[in-house]
Amino acid sequence: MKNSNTIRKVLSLIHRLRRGYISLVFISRVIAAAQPFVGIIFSSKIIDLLIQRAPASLIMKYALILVTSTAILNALEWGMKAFITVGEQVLNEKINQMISEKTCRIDYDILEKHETLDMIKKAQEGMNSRGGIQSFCTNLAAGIQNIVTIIYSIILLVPVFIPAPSAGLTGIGNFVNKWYSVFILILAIGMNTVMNMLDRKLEAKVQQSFFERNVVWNRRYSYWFTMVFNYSLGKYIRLYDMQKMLSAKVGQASDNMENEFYTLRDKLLKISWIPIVVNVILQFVTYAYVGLKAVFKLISVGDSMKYVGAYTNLAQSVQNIAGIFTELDIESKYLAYFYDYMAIENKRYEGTIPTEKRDDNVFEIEFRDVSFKYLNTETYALRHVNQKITLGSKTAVVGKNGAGKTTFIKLLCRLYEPTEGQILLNGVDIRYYDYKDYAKLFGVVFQDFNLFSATIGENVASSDEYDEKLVIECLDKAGFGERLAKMPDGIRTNIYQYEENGVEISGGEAQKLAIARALYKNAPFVILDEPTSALDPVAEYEIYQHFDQMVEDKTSIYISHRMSSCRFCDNILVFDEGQIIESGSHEELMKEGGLYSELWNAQAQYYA
Ligand SMILES: Nc1ncnc2c1ncn2[C@@H]1O[C@H](COP(=O)(O)OP(=O)(O)OP(=O)(O)O)[C@@H](O)[C@H]1O
Repeated sequence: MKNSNTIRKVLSLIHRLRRGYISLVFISRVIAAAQPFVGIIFSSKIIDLLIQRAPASLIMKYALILVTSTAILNALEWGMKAFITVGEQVLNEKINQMISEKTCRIDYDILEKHETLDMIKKAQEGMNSRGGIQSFCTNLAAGIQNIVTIIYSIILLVPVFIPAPSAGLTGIGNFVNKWYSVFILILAIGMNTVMNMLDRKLEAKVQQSFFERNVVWNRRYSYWFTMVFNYSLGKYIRLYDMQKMLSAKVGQASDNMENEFYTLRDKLLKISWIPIVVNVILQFVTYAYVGLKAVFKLISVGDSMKYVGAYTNLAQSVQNIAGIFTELDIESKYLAYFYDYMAIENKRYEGTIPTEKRDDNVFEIEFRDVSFKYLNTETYALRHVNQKITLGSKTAVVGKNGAGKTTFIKLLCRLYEPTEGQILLNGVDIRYYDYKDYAKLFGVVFQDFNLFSATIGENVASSDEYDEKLVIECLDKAGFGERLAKMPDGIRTNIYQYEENGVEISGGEAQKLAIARALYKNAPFVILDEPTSALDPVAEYEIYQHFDQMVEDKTSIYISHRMSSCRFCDNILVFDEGQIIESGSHEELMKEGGLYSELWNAQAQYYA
């Protein structure tokens, strides 16, 4: 993306997100730019009046004007700055929100890739730190201020270029009184500007390559650093003495970041002397030129102060403008990461067909020769899976670890698309159904069921607005009723310590909440991946006893390593190395004497 294009995009984004912000910045900078000139004009006047021994009342009058106008301009600028600072914060937050919303929408398999995680970090860093929107706004403001300063300076400097009546001046005195002597000053400004631009360009290159290399370390550092503050991990950190490993991980990332910083510092040091030297030359030329005019009495002492002030401001602003353009150029590269991230396109079919809203929940799923490979992997996690899941059936999925059970469910829920083959819902490829509509068909509890530190009601309903009666009903069905009765604020009780008065709940209780969440969704398919692994025997028994009642007429699929819990299912699918190698009822599979009976017997011997 071209940088000017990015700058245009950022400006229109700022305008869209915070109307009036750019105008406010503009006005405040015009005021800020005026301030030094008020000082320059009035103090030079006062100096001349002092030299001419003017009446004290006249000097006081100018001093008063100087102080009052400076105070007014200061107050105006200060008031506007407060609005601008808040505006910058709001802009930052809105942009972070855009990044997080995008992250929620992005294809799940794209999100899982570390390249995407790096990109998210780059987008965040690009927007928030070095090239951030704040610094973009600051530069934008500075650009406006410097342009206004240049205009003020030129207006103030015009008289210095008009030759004064010079009776019999020769040599240098005559030269500095000629209009073309101004080229010395223009040349000095030009040289200063060009050298500064070259220097900034070099710096930009160094900074950019530093950013590119550092973002990976930065992401790793953030990951390990936040792990330290995750209190639920705190128990493992203590019991497994992980502190050393964590410190080493944080240390390794921070050492690498530190080394990158040293490299950056050394490279910058090598180039940063250039503008300093050039600036000294510029200062020398200015003072010599204006000083000579004063020596030859072509201007007054007060005026010479005024012109030096105006010229220094002009030179500084021209130099700043060059720097700002280079800076905006660099920043647009960083800001482009945000646009690159926002431009990532989902590859998954969004689909358009609505899923039929059938009161009878007549849905039939068919896996037709489905094979699947995760991104960036060589081996197939599923191979040639052919299976129908019929209406209202209760299906159990069993198999050894890594056999492909969860992958089977993830594909069914369209978190991934099959590498080969098709999954059909009522005879139509599921990709053609509207994605959001399709997702509504499934109430799923995965092994990593992740609850939020929010109220119980919000966790169950997955929303901050919910039907309280239904939430309580689902919690009851999931076996959480007794615990709920002891909660200080019922379903309005926050869980976990990230919220005020958050209540800690056990692993089993959390699992029950996750089951209640799936039930609240009232989806035609209920899928439970290891639904009872954390439940006590009584709770587990109750869940299975009430399973029929719990899932009512829904089609249910659940994965379990507790073989005894499969007995009540109509159909059991046995997965091995990505394939369904056996299927049937408990009795049929036991008779078959295959992997299922092997797994069953292996577990049964502990209870014998
Ligand atoms: N996101 C992923 N990226 C790459 N490979 C994955 C991913 N998730 C799972 N796998 C691999 O796919 C295979 C099947 O995993 P899956 O989670 O489906 O197994 P499972 O039968 O549910 O195992 P378990 O009983 O341990 O939960 C495993 O070899 C696993 O390492």
